[in-house]
Amino acid sequence: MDHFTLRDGVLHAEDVPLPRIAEEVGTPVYVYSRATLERHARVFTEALADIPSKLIAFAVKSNPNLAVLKVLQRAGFGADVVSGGELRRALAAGMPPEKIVFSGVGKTRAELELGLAEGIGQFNIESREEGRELAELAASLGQRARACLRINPDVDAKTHEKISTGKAENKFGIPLVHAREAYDELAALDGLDLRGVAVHIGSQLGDLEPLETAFAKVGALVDDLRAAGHEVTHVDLGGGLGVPYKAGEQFPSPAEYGAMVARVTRDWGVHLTFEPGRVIAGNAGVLLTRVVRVKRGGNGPPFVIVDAAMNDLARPALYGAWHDFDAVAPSGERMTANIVGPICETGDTFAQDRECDALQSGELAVFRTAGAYGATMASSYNSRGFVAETLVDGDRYAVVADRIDAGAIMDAERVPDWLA
Ligand SMILES: Cc1ncc(COP(=O)(O)O)c(C=O)c1O
Ligand SMILES: N[C@@H](CCCC[NH3+])C(=O)O
Repeated sequence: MDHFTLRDGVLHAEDVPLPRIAEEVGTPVYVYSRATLERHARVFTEALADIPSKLIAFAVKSNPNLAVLKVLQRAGFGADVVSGGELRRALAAGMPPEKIVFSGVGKTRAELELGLAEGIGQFNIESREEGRELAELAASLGQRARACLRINPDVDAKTHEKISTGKAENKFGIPLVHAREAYDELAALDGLDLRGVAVHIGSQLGDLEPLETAFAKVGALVDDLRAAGHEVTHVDLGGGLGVPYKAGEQFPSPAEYGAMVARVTRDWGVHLTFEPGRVIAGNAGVLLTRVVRVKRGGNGPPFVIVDAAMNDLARPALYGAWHDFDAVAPSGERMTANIVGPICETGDTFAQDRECDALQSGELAVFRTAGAYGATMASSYNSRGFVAETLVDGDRYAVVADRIDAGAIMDAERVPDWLA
């Protein structure tokens, strides 16, 4: 459920009519709802009420906007970060360092150093090589880095292949068969306080079964490690819970997920970390856009050309992802259309042969479920600049990221003297 609803024939974000934002800020623009973010945070937290010791670390990659992070920080969330930039954002939003988890297969030396300097709560190590490097850096600073070993359980998450992370052929984590050996080696290093294991098998999961299979493998590994004399106090179960992108689609609820986790982990006796992203932010945002013009199709339906493009919302072009597309002031009439952006490639298509609200030049529309992996994946392709972002709170809203136009981006470039 989200707070984007039709009222008096016009789509509102909470109590703000979307035409007001379009008028005042311009389009395309992302619109996030504070109330939705807070409700999702609450529902997810309540779903884990039976987990005695836990940290919910928001996956910053899904929406790194500072204002969004601030809302979640105030809801008690920490942060799961995957780069120095995300780490700085989490700190800037007031996340306490001990609530920050650093994931990622390619953390650089500088990023490991930054994490150590800031005293973050946990590094999720993805290889022996990374573990050795982190241990050496920490030891040279007289520290012991708190860490978990990310394992690759070889489980098919049954999601899009580009966002599946837990199969043997994926680059993530240490293969389960090598986990014991790697753990033995890394746990013995002075610079590491190796406390447990981490797992994350993919994103936009529509089925709890692969998660349960992966968690069961983690549970067996924890038993093995303990039998070998290791003290295992922490397990990080990652994120991945999917959300509906089409009206009417059914997904496992946070409560069902929480019940499964509670059941599977009941006897583990560990502190659990969760890294949800999409389930918190996805349905808390829309991309508001204006129709530039409607163009007659060749041998298919008309092209509804909107002023948003694949550089603003990459998911349809990248994964063939579906985003519901609705008029802001629907007339009740419907049409079948190809919904496209202005960018010079055919991939800049949001939807083909889509039945949608009838739209004309100048009218406003939204792509729904754009709060996660939306603005954060934007580029400036075609020198279109970076899209603006707004956050609604009741009957007020704020611009929480300025539009960066092509000129400002150009200011960061130069022609060297020897070419002038
Ligand atoms: C390590 C890690 N944690 C958490 C997430 C967040 O995933 P989601 O947005 O699907 O909850 C991801 C992305 O898939 C990830 O790679
Ligand atoms: N970018 C992906 C999700 C990737 C998750 C990253 N771990 C999407 O838009 O669906």
